[in-house]
Amino acid sequence: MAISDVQFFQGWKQVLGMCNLKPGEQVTILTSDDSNPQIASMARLAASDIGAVVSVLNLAPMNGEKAISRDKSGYIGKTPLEGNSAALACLKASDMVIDTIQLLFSKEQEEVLKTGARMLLAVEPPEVMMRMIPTPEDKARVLAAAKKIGAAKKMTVTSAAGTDFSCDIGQYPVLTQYGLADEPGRWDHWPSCFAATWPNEESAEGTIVIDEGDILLPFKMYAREPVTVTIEKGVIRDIKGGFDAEFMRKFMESFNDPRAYAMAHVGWGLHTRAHWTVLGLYNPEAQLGMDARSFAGNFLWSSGPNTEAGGDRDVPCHLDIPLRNCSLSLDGEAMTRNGEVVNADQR
Ligand SMILES: O=c1ccc(O)c[nH]1
Repeated sequence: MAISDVQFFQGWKQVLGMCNLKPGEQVTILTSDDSNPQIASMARLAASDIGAVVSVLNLAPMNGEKAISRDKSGYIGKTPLEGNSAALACLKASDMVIDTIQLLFSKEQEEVLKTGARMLLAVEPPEVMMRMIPTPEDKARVLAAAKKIGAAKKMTVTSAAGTDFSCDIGQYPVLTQYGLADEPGRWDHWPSCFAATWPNEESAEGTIVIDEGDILLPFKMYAREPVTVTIEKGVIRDIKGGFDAEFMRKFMESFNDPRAYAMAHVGWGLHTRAHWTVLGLYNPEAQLGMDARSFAGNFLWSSGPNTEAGGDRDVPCHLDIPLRNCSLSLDGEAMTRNGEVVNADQR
């Protein structure tokens, strides 16, 4: 069901307030033809009501002739900012960018953030955004998890289904997502709530079993039978199973880019108002799947790009694969056990 303009306007006021938006700050709302109009309009009204100086920048859609998926995360990193110096200048001159097109994993996003601009991605359905409206408690849970990741040297993940994965960590920054772009230079995505990092290059090793019911994004599919993924020296070497495994292989092969098989961010979900079931209740194209990426206790692993972590792997193929019932540890200390968050300060 939809959300009324009044509710969503108030939600935006609340979230922009938590993003420390102040009167007089320069805000640019980045839109394209496939932006959600209610997101763009309520964000604009709320930012204006706070007293920000608001611009709307509309860019033509792109990648339509390249991507085989309409999902915004189905072909990433190539954005209408490429070669558009005027638009890039506008975003760089902004104190805050509200992104309704998804610049995530583009080099332009990193360029804009380096100016100190804050950026908030907003592409989920408004009712999903409101159900998972960020709270200070979400932020506290994520920062508690991030502190553990930042202090650790090794991540290990196991499961009864057969996952037996490990990687060294510390080479890349910690990815914190709690839905608020509340500090200069910070990017976030409303709604989300998880902590992650990237494996040290060539350190990810082992087997990840995608069990029945685990989620394959951007396919928006629940696996119907186990998929066994073999990882050696940070790269996916083998994907075995039935239909789901073949679908994964064929999708990744279609990009014809060996970098698609690199391991990307690994971490766990911490959202207490996100649900594993939501993916099955929506038309696949109607959402990005942030419930799936964020539900508390998942092991969210991914493949492909590392530009968000300061790397140069800007491959457009990116899979996010949240698993249930895994046990994730950092230097031997349990963070999740059989899909449940262990530490009280992360619950
Ligand atoms: O919000 C997001 C969305 C996709 C992703 O890979 C990371 N964070």
